[in-house]
This record gives sequence, structure tokens and C-alpha cells, in this order.
Amino acid sequence: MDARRAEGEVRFEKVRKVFGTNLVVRELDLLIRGGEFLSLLGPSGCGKTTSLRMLAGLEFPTSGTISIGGRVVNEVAPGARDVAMVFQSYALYPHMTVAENIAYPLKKRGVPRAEREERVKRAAESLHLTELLPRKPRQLSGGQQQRVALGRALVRDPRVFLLDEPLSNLDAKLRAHMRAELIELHQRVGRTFVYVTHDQLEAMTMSDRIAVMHEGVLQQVGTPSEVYNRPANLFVAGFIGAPTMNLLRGRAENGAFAHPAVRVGLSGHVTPDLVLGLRPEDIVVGEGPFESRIRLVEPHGHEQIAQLDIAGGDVLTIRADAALPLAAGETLRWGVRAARLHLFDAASGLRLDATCTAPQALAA
Ligand SMILES: Nc1ncnc2c1ncn2[C@@H]1O[C@H](COP(=O)(O)OP(=O)(O)OP(=O)(O)O)[C@@H](O)[C@H]1O
Repeated sequence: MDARRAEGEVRFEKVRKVFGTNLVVRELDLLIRGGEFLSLLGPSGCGKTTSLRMLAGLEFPTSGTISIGGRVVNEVAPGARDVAMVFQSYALYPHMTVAENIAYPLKKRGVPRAEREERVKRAAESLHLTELLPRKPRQLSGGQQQRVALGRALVRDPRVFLLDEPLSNLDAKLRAHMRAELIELHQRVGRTFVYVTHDQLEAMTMSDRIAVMHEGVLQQVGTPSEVYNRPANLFVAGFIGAPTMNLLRGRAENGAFAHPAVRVGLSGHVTPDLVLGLRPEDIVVGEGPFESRIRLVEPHGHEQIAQLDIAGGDVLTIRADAALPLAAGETLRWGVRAARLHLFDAASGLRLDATCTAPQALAA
């Protein structure tokens, strides 16, 4: 590992954070590799912002250690950690020009004027801000303001960039555009990015790895494809993916997963009470051993998403080609791509290392 990578490595070891009686982060163990784009992903209140703020030095861990580049930083002041944070609110100085806003962190550190100007120029170029340098923040769009906030971080060339929902104030189109810009920026600067978001699309599209958090507990760390294709537990299974994974509770019976509406062969070790996870795209539409009534159909242009009322009182979400004639009230035949299904132990919620073999006809 080269020196630049080593200095950008971040490690949380048994980090806990308590606010009063509220345990907000529990025993967080997480290694973020130098140069990696890692997203902390989870619903509101799960402790991701607090984790980021502890890394920035804006909150202190109740116990445990945080290191950057192999050095424990628990006692190190925020300004001496060599990290730069970008917030959801851009927090630009309204009376300063874009150039002055970007230069500000350097000025505060006593960087000489000529060097300041050179570094601002480079940061502005890499964020396509050159033309905007003389403007004041109020003369900029939301996306441009967020780029200035990024510029203010970039100009310092920190070891670690900390980003707290930086795109959430932007409209959908601009967000998509900024996602692409952030990917590019990360590739160009080769620094560690720690990105906090509750938006799985952001996490899935930009990250090298995603750390999924829920109620202060780290649930799974993996590449976007790992968390999508092998969710470690029911929380991750239900959180990642849109539309969400169907989760059906059933029992292991004679080597099969049995539910009033679905029966699938099993191979491997399973527990008696199971949850079967079926992503909407892993349901075969129009053929197969199962039959259910269509409850509603949502056209999405390129595809349709439909809900089926299935036996046992559950609802199943499916995705189908836009050309298929689906209508509410009609009966639909369906099957499953067995090898793509997920099995969880109902009691612990943990993923089971077992696979589904083939859908089986339901007993009459
Ligand atoms: N300074 C504080 N004092 C007391 N409680 C706090 C403080 N900061 C955060 N909390 C609480 O800690 C919990 C986790 O907050 P945190 O902001 O880390 O969650 P989050 O996952 O980032 O959520 P969000 O996306 O809503 O910011 C919440 O219940 C919050 O109310």
C-alpha cells in the first residue's frame, strides 16, 4: 500500500456513543481503506451522522477509538485531523465571492496568497467553477453552491473527505448529475470519501463499499453487489432494493419452504421457521406453478410494477415487462427463479447459508 493510501485509512474500534440515556452508536467496528469511497447508509436516526461527526472530531466517542492513518485521533482537535467535511446545508459565506469562499480554509491556515490563488484555480477547474469565481453565493443555483462547498473541501487536499448528505437539497435531475461528478472527483483525487446518506441509490451508485446501519448497529459492510445479492439479515434485505424485496414467512417442511401460496425446494441447513426473500425481478410472470389475483398495476413506462394478493393474506410485488397485458382483478400465473431467492432464519433474522432448488406445485 502506498503512503497516500495508508494515511487515508480510517478505523473505528469498539466505538460507542451515548447521548444521555440514548445509546446512539453501539460497538462500531469498521475499517475504511485508504482511497475508498465508503457510504454509511441507513434510515433516519440510525447513528450515521453521529459516526461521521465523531470522525470529524465534532463529537467525542463515549468509548472506543477512532484512528486516521494509523494514529488514534480521539484527543485530536477537528482542525488537526486533516479531514474536510461537506454538509447538506452548503454553509457558504454570503458576503464572500466564490473564490474567497474556496480560499477561506487556506487563508485561515496562513497559506500565502500566490499559493492560495493557484490552489483555488485548480479546485475551481476540477469542479467546473472557474467562470463563477467572481460571483456571490446568492447568484448561484443549489447545485453550483454545493460544488463551491466541495471546492472548499477539495482545496485543502485532506486525507479524508467527510460528506453528510451533500445532495439532499438538490432536485432529482441535479442529484443524478452530481452523483456522476462525485464519482469522477473521487477517482481523480484518489482520497478516502466517507459519505453519509439514507438514499440507497446514492450509496449503490457511488460507493466502493457500503456500511449499512440500523438503530446504532452496523448490519453489514460490503460492495453494492454484495449487500444487494447477499443481504446479511432481514433488515438489509428489506432496506436495499426498490421496490423492496418480498419477505414471506413460512416453515421448512419435507425439504421445502412451505407457505400457503409458494412452495420451493431447499438444499442446505435450515431452521424450522423461515423467511423467504424474493426480489420483484426474481419472480417469473405469466408462467409457473403458482396463481394469484392481481391487486393493482402501476405503469412505470419501461416496466410495470404490480401487486398480487396471494394465499395466506400476503401481498407480493412483481416487476413485469411494459408490454404484458396485466389488469387488476385478473388472475396471474407466476413462478420464481429459485437460485436467486434468499433464506433467513425467522427468529434471528440472519441469512441462512442454504439455497432454494426449484418451485414445487402446491398441494391441492
Ligand atoms: N447532540 C445530540 N444530543 C442528543 N441526542 C442526539 C444528538 N445528536 C444526535 N442525537 C440522537 O442520536 C440519534 C442518531 O442521530 P444521527 O443524526 O446520528 O442519526 P442519522 O442516522 O444520521 O439520522 P439523520 O439522517 O436523521 O441525521 C438520534 O436519535 C438523534 O436524536
